Amino acid sequence: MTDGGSAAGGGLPVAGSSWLRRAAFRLVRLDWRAFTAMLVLNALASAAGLAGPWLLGRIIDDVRDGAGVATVDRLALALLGFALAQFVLTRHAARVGHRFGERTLARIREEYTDRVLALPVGVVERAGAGDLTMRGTADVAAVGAMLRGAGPDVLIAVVQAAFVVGAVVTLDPLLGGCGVLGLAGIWFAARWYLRRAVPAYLAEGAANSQLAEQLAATSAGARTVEALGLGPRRLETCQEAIDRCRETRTRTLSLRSVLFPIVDVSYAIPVVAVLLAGGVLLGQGSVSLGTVVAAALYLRQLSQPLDVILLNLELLQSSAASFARVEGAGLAPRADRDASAPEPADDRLEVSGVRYAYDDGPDVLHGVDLTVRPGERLAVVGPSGAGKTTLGRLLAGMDVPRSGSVTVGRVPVAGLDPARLRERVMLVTQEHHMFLGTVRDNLRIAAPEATDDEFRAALAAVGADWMDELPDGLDTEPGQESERLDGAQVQQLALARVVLADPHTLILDEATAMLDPRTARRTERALAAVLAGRTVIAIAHRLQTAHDADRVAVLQDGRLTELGTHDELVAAGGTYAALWHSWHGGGGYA
Ligand SMILES: Nc1ncnc2c1ncn2[C@@H]1O[C@H](COP(=O)(O)OP(=O)(O)OP(=O)(O)O)[C@@H](O)[C@H]1O
Repeated sequence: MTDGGSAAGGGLPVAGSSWLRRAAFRLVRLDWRAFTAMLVLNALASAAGLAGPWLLGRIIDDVRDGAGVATVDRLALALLGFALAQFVLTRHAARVGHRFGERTLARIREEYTDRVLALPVGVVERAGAGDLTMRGTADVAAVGAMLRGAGPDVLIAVVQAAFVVGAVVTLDPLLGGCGVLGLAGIWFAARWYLRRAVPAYLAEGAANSQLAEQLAATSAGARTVEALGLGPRRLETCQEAIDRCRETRTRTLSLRSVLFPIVDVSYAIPVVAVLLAGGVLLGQGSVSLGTVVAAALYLRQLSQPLDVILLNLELLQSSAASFARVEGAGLAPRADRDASAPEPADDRLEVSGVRYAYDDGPDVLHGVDLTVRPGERLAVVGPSGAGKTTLGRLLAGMDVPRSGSVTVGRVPVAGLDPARLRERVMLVTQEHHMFLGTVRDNLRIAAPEATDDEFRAALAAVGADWMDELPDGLDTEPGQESERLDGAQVQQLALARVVLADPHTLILDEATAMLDPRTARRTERALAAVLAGRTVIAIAHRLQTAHDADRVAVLQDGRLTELGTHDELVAAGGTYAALWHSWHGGGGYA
């Protein structure tokens, strides 16, 4: 793990130790009153706990010096009083601690959600639903478990241990020194464990995410897997992910199986050291029996907070790894959307000197310049892999160019906040999505303020006449089994969203190319209604689209090689003309 953070492949980064420290301090600062109260109450509870062994030592020494029952009763009563005070203070400290934990967890959850929502679409796509979900659920839950339990418990234990060590050293520095030296074994065992545990738990978290990713991808693409007979391959991949989970889990378990036996044996060492040294000092008459007993009891008492610390080390380690993954979302590049960005001057889309590369890969666009005139229909054609879809995503503000600019009315499209961008430019693809919720919820995404009448008008505009047959109208939840919508209906719903958002420019990634003919016909009718009166940039997989367009842009190997009307390009006799002739002659077009 680096200091700032690290990312694996296209995945989200993982925060480094310095980032985590800063994040933890920031969270504590935000609720510093509760945090301080927790510390003070725990310190008081620990101080009350120290009275027990000291009073017992006093009882022994006083009885040896011939004190009567009354003295013992008085000391025993004091012992009970301190035990009660410790109980009350500990409970109160735990309550304050839990409240602090819950509030902090809520902050972490909210920040994670905000950060994920601020990620550029491209980053979200490449990170994968499995990783994002895992971080937002299992990882946040692990951090929550730490804040609710392990965190406060360890904090209390550290305060207690510090007080106990302080007390034993104050009681008799020589005896205290022997006891502290006896703790060295635990110290070395804990260091050995911690060094190995952090990478081991990070590897375990990554393996769990990978497994979730594979399972999510397999279930999401179940039909494709079945149709193409990919079952055995998917099983093999999932099996590999499961094996990796098992390996990483075995590693963390084996680390614990070394740590705990060593620690159990090590607890006896400081007590034995104090008793041996105490025997010698007692013989010399430099300490009393009560002091030796009190020191031995203190060191015995030390095993309790140390146990809490060590037992929770695993949880602390795994939750630190989880926290690093949750915080990692803050290290990913943000979609620099700015609500205060200037209003675009007009509807002109301008692509200027655009270069783009996916992650750390080579450039797939090499300096593209293009101006789209308001109201025109521009078809973008070119061989498979030429960069058409990439250009479409840049025009829609879904990705940001590596260099150069994509602007609408002289304002970078990717800088506009989603609500304003949606009013200007929208991308329509074949991937349509049905969100959980009612038909109204699905439409409201595009126009939060629209009325039911406007929703119905938008559905009517795209020919969604099936709407009238839905049992609860706009309140129907199409996700339910009985109300499942077919591909064309979901596509119509997506197009109704476009009507509601009413953008001046549509980028069409050949929305009907891969649909079955019946669905395509219905969708095309709906699409025609949506396209009317707008600027349209069609990423054309069929040359008929190019033929019908006002202008055609030819993209080859990430470069714009030809631009003009269909007739001009055919007359020019270049690549487009060759494509056109071969398609027209029945040769087809990718
Ligand atoms: N998510 C991605 N990660 C990495 N490389 C990508 C990604 N998407 C596309 N590419 C690469 O970028 C280049 C341009 O791809 P793009 O999909 O934009 O081409 P295209 O012209 O739309 O192709 P097609 O007609 O097949 O859809 C190709 O070399 C492709 O392999």
